[in-house]
Amino acid sequence: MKTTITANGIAINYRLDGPVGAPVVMLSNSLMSNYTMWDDQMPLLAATYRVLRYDQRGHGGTEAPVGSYSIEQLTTDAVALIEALGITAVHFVGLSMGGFTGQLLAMDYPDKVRSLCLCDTACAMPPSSLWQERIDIARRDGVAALMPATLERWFTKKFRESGDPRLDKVREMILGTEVDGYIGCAAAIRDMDLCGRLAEIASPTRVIVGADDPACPPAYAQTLHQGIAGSSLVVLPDAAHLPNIEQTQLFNEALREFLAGGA
Ligand SMILES: O=C(O)CC1=CCC(=O)O1
Repeated sequence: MKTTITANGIAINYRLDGPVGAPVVMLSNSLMSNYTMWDDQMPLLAATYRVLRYDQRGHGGTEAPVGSYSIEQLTTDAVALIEALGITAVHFVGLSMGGFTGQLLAMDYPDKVRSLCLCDTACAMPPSSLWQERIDIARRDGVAALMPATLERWFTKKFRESGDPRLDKVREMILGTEVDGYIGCAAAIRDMDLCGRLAEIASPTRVIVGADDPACPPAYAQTLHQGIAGSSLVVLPDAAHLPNIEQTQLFNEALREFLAGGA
């Protein structure tokens, strides 16, 4: 289903589920995915919350302008979407790139953030040369060339070899990412460093990470946890970069408990 709204100068693809009038939980996707990456969280969340899912700039059904994007742009996209839908403030849940957006949202637009859940993310992802290499590969060979290494970062070997049917959907998501969208977002990640500003985050915050995440490892989550006053940290066993898919029950429980905490 494609529902778009023009905000921040681009068409943003989004979906609303759950009871009208309930507190809004906004879910923000990672690089090379789209809002369906949250499908396993929907039965839990939509029973209690109004859930706003959207595709970040360059991903899924959202427009993919040519050129480098910035983390500021990804953040003002989220702000513009919230405002265009007439929402006052959200419980923001972002995974990886979604977590970068969430951090800057909480820093620059604190009134829009009731709480913040940062999943498998970081305040910076050096070295910038790594992102430039990936950009060059995508430009030359397309996003398919990035798929094998991406799957290795996203899931443990055990899960990759499990034959879980959700892996096919994940492959489709990766292949469905427009090259311009990948390049634009990878440039935003290459150029991002929010580490010096973590103390500005005042929203109630939970940090979640897969114990075996090689992309945003637990050490990065520790940096977030230590830098954000009052935050809590949950490390999920037997999961890599996408624990919301690989360890759905544990991830959902960590999220449910946090959201129910009255944040
Ligand atoms: O795909 C990866 O390797 C890791 C990643 C960085 C930003 C993001 O969203 O995923």
